[in-house]
Amino acid sequence: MNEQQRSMLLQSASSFPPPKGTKLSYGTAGFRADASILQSTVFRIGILAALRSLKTGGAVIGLMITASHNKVSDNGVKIADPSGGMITQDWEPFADCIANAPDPESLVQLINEFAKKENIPLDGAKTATVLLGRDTRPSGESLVKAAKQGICSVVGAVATDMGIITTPQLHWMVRARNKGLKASELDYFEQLSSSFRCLIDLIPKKSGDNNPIGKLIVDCANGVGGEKLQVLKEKLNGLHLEIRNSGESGILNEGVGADYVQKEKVAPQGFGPADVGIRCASLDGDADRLVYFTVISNGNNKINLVDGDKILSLFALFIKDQLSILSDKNEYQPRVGVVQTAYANGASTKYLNQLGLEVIFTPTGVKYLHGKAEEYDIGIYFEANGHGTILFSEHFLNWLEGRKNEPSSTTKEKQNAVKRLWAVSKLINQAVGDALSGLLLVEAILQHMGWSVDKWNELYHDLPSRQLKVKVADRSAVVTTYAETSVEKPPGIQEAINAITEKYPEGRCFVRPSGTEDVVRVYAEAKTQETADEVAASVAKLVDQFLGFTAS
Ligand SMILES: CC(=O)N[C@H]1[C@@H](OP(=O)(O)O)O[C@H](CO)[C@@H](O)[C@@H]1O
Ligand SMILES: [Mg+2]
Repeated sequence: MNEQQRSMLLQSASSFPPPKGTKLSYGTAGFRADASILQSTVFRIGILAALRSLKTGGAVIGLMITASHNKVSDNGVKIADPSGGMITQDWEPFADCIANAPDPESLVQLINEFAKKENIPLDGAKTATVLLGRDTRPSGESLVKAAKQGICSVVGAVATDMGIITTPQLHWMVRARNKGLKASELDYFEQLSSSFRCLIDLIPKKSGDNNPIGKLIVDCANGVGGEKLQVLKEKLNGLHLEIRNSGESGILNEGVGADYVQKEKVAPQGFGPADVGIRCASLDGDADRLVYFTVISNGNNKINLVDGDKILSLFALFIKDQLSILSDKNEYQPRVGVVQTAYANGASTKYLNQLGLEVIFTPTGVKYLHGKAEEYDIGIYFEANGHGTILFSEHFLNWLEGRKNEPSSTTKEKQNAVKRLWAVSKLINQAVGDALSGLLLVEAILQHMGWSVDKWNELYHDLPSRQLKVKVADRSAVVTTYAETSVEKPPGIQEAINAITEKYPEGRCFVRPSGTEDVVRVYAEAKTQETADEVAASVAKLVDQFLGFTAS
């Protein structure tokens, strides 16, 4: 590190002292905490983003300021790698170290050591580019400033502020920029709307109604998704859409949004008896999660939830159908992989297996699911909470392109299947799960099938489930294994969980420390809602006994 670089870092770091008495760590999806203590972390992650760009030969890196579905007073920061995916996990320990460095000198020392180890040129001869985005949180503006100061204290680094955008839009832009593709926000909307239109135009014509499934009402969590969906709506006339909770009056994520709807299984604010039977959807605060639901009549705000597992099942079914139209005995058979976590409802896994699909499990967090899905020609991944996408390999897309240009001897049906798969690969975000592109794909498939939301929901029946959170003294005391389905530490707790679960027909239960909140999560499934609730409550009590503040 030359002297100019060193003094720039020392000087800017002195304006960002780390919060006292708090240890921050790069969790399931970046750093998250009360926004008031994040200035220093975001500044330092700005530096990291610039270093990452230098390391990757000047590729564009993304830095997103968001705390997704968490409360409005929280905020967070995460990094997108050149591919548009989450930053490589190898760099997470460095992120933890610099976030917690006690003073400018130790920060600069850590950076210097890391740069040496990673061969990162810190002589100012190379350029680095970081794209910045933020959600609608009021704290976002000043945190973006902190990020910019971090980025700009690396010689040769440039920050480009994309303003208020969804998390998936930022990831999409990073990927597109690095592939030399059109990468503006307008390009994003154009790509989504044109590929959606393409899928609609390819629906086999039946007589009568061209949109048999009626309107969709979308709860936008009072977040960034509202404004963006409005732009899409104006570009699409084939979609009857009503947008609610777009943030004019309500509070971000408060009683609204995909996380609330999925976890509480109730209708979000602004929805009520007048909406009974209508197809509804919910986005989360930064629009990377999507769930559907219908309001139950006389149900006291209860809903029929159509969660990420069911979106996954719908996508898998559609892809499988299109592939089977194309399949020739002796020809290349693309490998399709379906990736879930332990939170996937057991009934969904059973259904996907019955479809003959290969189902793989990973730990919670998109960084794990995405990585697994990339191993397939077509990798479909979803968390039950509605975060997911479909990844298409270069190899598969090349094959598809070849088929697109095949002589007209193939049947019209086959040509259309090729065009549909091609359109899906353009519509669905290849960088990360994206509620807006996911919503358009769900809508296109439902119209294609001529299915109502109820028909879709009938694909299989969810096993009753319950999720609880337990506050404990130190959640890092819980260490899990086997894709988080079994607890290794503290000893004895897994046996006790098994003893409870075994008593209940179709009982399944696991606990794991959250990577985004200071809690241990408990998930339970059983044959009836009452028994699922019972298992969850008993195991939550157990967690408290082993690890709670009262535990000895
Ligand atoms: C049970 C659950 O919904 N967990 C969520 C939540 O992670 P936790 O580590 O469970 O806090 O936030 C993650 C980031 O959004 C998301 O990937 C994950 O699925
Ligand atoms: Mg989110």
